[in-house]
Amino acid sequence: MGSSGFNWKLADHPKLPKGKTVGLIVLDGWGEANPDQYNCIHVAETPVMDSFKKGAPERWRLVRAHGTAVGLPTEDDMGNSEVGHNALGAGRIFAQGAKLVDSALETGKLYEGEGFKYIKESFPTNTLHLIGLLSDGGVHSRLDQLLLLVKGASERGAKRIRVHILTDGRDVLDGSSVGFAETLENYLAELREKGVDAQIASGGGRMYVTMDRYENDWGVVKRGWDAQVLGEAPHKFRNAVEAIKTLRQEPNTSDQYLPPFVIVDENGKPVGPIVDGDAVVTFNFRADRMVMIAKALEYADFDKFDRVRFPKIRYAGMLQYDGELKLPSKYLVEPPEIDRTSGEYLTYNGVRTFACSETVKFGHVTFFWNGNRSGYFNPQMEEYVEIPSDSGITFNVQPKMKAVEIAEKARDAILSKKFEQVRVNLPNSDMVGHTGDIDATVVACKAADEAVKIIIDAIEQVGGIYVVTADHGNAEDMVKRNKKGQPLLDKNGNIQILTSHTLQPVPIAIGGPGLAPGVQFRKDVPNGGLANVAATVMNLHGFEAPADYETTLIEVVDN
Ligand SMILES: O=C(O)[C@@H](CO)OP(=O)(O)O
Ligand SMILES: [Mn+2]
Ligand SMILES: [Mn+2]
Repeated sequence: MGSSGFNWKLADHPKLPKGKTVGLIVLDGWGEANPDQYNCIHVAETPVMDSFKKGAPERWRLVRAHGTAVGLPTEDDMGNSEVGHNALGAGRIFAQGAKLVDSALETGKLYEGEGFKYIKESFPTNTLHLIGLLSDGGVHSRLDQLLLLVKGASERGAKRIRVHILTDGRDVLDGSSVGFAETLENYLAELREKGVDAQIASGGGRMYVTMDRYENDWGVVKRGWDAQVLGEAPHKFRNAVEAIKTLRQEPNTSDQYLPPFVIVDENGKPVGPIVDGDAVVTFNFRADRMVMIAKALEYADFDKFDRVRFPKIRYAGMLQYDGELKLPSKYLVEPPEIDRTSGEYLTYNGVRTFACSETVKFGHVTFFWNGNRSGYFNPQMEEYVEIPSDSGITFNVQPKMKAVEIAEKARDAILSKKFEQVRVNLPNSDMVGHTGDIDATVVACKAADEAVKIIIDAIEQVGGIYVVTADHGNAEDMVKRNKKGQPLLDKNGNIQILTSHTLQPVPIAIGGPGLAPGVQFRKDVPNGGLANVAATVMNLHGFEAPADYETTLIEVVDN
């Protein structure tokens, strides 16, 4: 029994034994697509993943990893790590941030909540600042939501609005930030005509400014702080569109990596530093890349970098980003309540768990897996290991990343026999896929495949079971295509590189000497998605899943 009196006990699976070591591998950004030269997984040598597919058709299948299968608003929404790992860990489909914000804006509920009332108190005397990712990618934020929020706030008394933009190029095509900035700029110009003093105040590329995650590099957040709060940056411009166009011409830059800039007035003074009494909203709905800036904006006690000035502001997140830390304390939209995750159940049922990735994906197999909750459920039953990621580089420079190190940690955990579940995320295909560097992504896919081998060899040795899957697609398609699937060319006749995730399904393979002979994928769950994996894994640990979990993908047939 849990402290609330809720019964965490899972029923025994009628046929499957307990106590097997289950190696659970998530390949980040590894989807299934037609084989051609832009499918880096196809081009790469991936004998291990290939052998699953060819070797045992009843133990390999595809699952859905995008759109409504993972709680996103539409089938046009590509998958992402947050919703993917949430679904994998929680075993149910929750309406996710993107969808919750849509409906809170549509119904107007957003403006009736505590969070909005809190920031609104600043409107009569002070500035409202909005900080977030400027694109229509729908992974972290959406431009249409930002525009609606700006409109709603101005209709409710915000007289001075400053937007601090982060350019994307990772969930959308590189170069598209110019168009998004123009759309925003035009909208703010309309507001100015109506007497609202609304402007873009600062900017920078998401991977270089503000949107770091899992404390990989506080310097990223500091660069944002300096521009957004202090109004200081190496580059100063009179408007954001000009800033982006100019800075994109510098060598080695891109929307993702644009250096920070501030917008200044005719006297060279920054138009929107954040000062005492102002209201601040971080308008991304997705959690991981907002936690660090939320800490900087909210915590009085803070030693990650010198903030120089810590203004007394009214701060709210679009959502609450961390349910355990209750961070930020004020927010505009209730986050999905992802409760009773498989990780929590399994700790109550005696399954000891080891989870590991490198920094850039560490929270994926811990925080996201556990329903956007940091920390352990039960430190006696769990061990989470983070391998430090390289920082300050783009991952096409080191496409092997820490795959071997992660796999070796997993191997050691498996061989130690101290854990029944050993869970990892292998980041390569995703992180390198996002750079748009096709050759490096091929190397990345091979490295991930080699890491899988290390882990399944260890599973082999202890008589365990493996489950290999992915959270969404990325490296299997590196080019933007037309409706017929043909690569699209830009005006210079070059292919348009796709740095983003995809709408593709992902593979799931099960096997290993510990897998009971009659276990196979059911044929009656043709639309299975990532949320079906948790029940499947619970079965492999010898338990029935809770009744409200999405159904298991496996059955046990008598041979
Ligand atoms: O890097 C990220 O933040 C996203 C893409 O925006 O990728 P992933 O969902 O795989 O973490
Ligand atoms: Mn991912
Ligand atoms: Mn990604």
